[in-house]
Amino acid sequence: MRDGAEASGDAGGPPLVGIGALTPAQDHVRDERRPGIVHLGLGAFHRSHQAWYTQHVASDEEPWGIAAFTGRRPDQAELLARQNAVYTLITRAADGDTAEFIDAVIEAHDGADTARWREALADPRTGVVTLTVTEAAYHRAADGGIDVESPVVRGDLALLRDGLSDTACTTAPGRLLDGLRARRDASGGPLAVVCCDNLTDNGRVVRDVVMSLAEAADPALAAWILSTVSFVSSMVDRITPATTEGDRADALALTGFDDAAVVVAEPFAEWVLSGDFPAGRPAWETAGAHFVDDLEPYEQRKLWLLNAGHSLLAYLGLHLGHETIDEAMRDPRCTEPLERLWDEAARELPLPAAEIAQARASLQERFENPRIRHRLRQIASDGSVKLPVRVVDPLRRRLARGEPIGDGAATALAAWWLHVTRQRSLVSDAAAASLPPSATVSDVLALVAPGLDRDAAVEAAVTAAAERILQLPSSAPTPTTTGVPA
Ligand SMILES: NC(=O)c1ccc[n+]([C@@H]2O[C@H](COP(=O)([O-])OP(=O)(O)OC[C@H]3O[C@@H](n4cnc5c(N)ncnc54)[C@H](O)[C@@H]3O)[C@@H](O)[C@H]2O)c1
Ligand SMILES: O=P(O)(O)OC[C@@H](O)[C@@H](O)[C@H](O)[C@H](O)CO
Repeated sequence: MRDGAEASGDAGGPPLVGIGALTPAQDHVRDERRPGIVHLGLGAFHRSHQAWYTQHVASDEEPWGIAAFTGRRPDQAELLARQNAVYTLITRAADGDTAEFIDAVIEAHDGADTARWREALADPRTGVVTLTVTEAAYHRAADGGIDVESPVVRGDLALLRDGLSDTACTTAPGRLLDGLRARRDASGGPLAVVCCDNLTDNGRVVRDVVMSLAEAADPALAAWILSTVSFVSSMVDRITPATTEGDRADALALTGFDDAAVVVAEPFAEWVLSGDFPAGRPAWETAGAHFVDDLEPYEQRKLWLLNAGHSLLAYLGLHLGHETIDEAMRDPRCTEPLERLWDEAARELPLPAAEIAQARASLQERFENPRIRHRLRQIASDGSVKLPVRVVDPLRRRLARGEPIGDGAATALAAWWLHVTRQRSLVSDAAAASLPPSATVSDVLALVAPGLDRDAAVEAAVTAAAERILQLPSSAPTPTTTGVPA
C-alpha cells in the first residue's frame, strides 16, 4: 500500500492548498515517452490510477507512454486531445488538496477510431494493454464465456466474422479481439492484457470472454491468442469519484490552468498484479505497485470489504435520503449494518486478523473523508453485476459451512431489492431495470445469486431485513417510480 501523494494543508486552514509552482498544461514540457501501453476506457479511474503509477515510475529506462481510447463516447478523448493529453490530478485529503500534472497519456482517441486502434495494437512497441471499461462491459454469460444472446455481442460477432469491415465493434471484448487480430496480422508479437476492473480474477474474466468470442468468430485467431497473449489479473484501488464542475474550479484555483479533464482522487492508492508480461512492462513497482503469485487474498480483501461496503452504503444510503458515502458514514443506520457486513466478510477472508482490522480502520477513515464527495448514485449502478462478486461470493462460502445468512449480507441484498423495486428513477442497471416494480425478493436473488432464490431461509432473512429497513425513519423523501417523492 502507499499513499498516492503527500497532501499539504492544515485541518484548520484554507480548504485548498497547492504544491509548488505548477505550469499550465499548455506550456507543459513533456518527458519523452515510448508508446508502449494502449488503454481502453479513458474514464476518471484510469487517469487517477494506472496513468498515475506510470507517471511515477522511477527508473533509468525511457518512460512508457499511454495511447488511451475511450470506451463508448468520444467526449473525453476530444477534451484531452485539446490540451495535449496533459491533465490535472487533484489528490483530495480530508484536510486539503494537492495538484499535479500527469503527462503519461501521450495520445487520446475515440475508441471507435478503428484505424488508430488497430495501428496501436499492431505496433510492436506496444507491450501492454490495460482496461477500465466497467464490470458490465465484459458481457459475461453464466458459463463465463461471452453472452452470445446479447444483440451487441451478436453485432460484433458478425463484424468480426466478416473480417474486412472498417466499422468499429461495439463491445470491449469485440474491440479487443479486433485489435488483437490486427496485431497477429502485423506479426506484432506477444502482449499482456491487464484488466483493471473490479472483478474477481479479472484477467481470467477477460481471457474467457475474448477466447469464446474468438472461437466463434475466427478459430485460428483464438489459437494465436492462446499462444501469444497473456491475461494479467490485478486488484486496483483508489477512490475516484466522477469529476464535477466544482472540481474544475478547484483545479483552476490550484494551478492557474482551466482544465476540462481534471480528475480528483483520494490520497490512498493500491495496485497488485499477477501474471506474465511477455513484451516487458513499466517498472510500476518503483511507484508502489506489487507483483504477486497469488492475487486472490488481495482481491477478496478489496472486493468484500471496500466494494461490498460501498454497495451496502449506496443502496441503504439512497433509501435513507443520503447523497454521498461520507454522509452515509455519519448515519448509524448505515454504519451498524456496514460493521456487520464487514464482520461477516472478515470470517471468510484468508488473512490474519490484524491485517483485516487494519484494512477496516483504513476504510473507515477513507469512507469518512468529507471532501471526497463520492455519490451513492454512481456506486449504485450495475448492482446485478457487482453484488455477485462483492456480497454473494463470501455469502456462498458462509452458507456452504451450514451457517445462516448474516444480517450484513441480508441488509445489502434487501436494500438492493428496495432500490430496484421502489427507486426506479435511480436504477442504472440494464438487467435490474428489466424487472417489474412488483419483483419479489426471490426474483432479484435469481439475478444476483442464482440458486439462493430457492433457499427459503435466505429469502426469509432478506425479506425480514427489508421490513426492518422500511421501518427506519427516512432522512429525505424516497423517490418513486416517477422520480416524484411519495
Ligand atoms: N472510480 C473508481 O473509484 C474505481 C476504482 C477502482 C476500479 N474502478 C474500475 O474502473 C471502472 C471505471 O471507473 P471510472 O471511474 O473510470 O468510470 P468512468 O465513468 O469515468 O469511465 C468509464 C469508462 O468505461 C467506458 N465504458 C463504460 N461502459 C462501457 C461499455 N459497456 N463498453 C465499453 N466501455 C465502457 C466509458 O466509455 C469510460 O471510458 C469501474 O467500473 C471499476 O471497475 C474504478
Ligand atoms: O467503480 P465501480 O462502479 O466498480 O464501483 C464503485 C465503487 O465501489 C468503486 O469505484 C470504488 O470506489 C473503488 O473500487 C475504490 O478503489
